[in-house]
Amino acid sequence: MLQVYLVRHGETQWNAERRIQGQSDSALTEKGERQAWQVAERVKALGITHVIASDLGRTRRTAEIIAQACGCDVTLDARLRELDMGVLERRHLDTLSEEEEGWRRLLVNGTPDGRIPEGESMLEMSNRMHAALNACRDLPAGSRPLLVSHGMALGCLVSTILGLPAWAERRLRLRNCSISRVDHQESPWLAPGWVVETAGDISHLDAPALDELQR
Ligand SMILES: O=C(O)[C@H](O)COP(=O)(O)O
Repeated sequence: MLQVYLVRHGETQWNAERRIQGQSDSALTEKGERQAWQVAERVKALGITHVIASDLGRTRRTAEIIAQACGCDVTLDARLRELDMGVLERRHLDTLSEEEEGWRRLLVNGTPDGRIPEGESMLEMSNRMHAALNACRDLPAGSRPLLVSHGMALGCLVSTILGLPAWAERRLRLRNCSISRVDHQESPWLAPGWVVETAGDISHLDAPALDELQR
């Protein structure tokens, strides 16, 4: 059975400052680096064969730390990027106008095809995340990949595997350096295909971790 580990990158400067990143980028904080090492310690004995990461800096750095512990190279896949937040990228959460905050809520309040102007919809992001996950099925038999991606992207992927529409209200919190696992299996007791084994595990972290809402 194919098991795929899903890790959100470590805390970044802009996570800590409550600035929207989307497909823009900021460096890991010292805490974020430590979180990545704690993930590496947790997964290094799991037989990870591939570390595949969003090509943004924060995920690449997190993946490098994990891959070094697992004895793997890092493969980049732009399909694993965070949601494109359009005109609100780089903006501080506390400076948004009512209208701008309304755009952001469209992404998390169940609005089909909701998007920030010049940004991506949750369905568009979900389609590319599922394509990246399904590409793991083409890896050699016995592979055990670990994907490094982002809060909205992984939350949407796991929620859609559970059967929710990509634009469903947001009910899954994936904190920095949380570990989730999804399995592709055929069992008489579970739906065929992908199932969620773990979601948002942070028991390997030694300090509270943020999520992008930081609330
Ligand atoms: O801040 C954002 O744009 C996201 O909602 C969180 O993104 P991240 O998981 O890449 O920090």
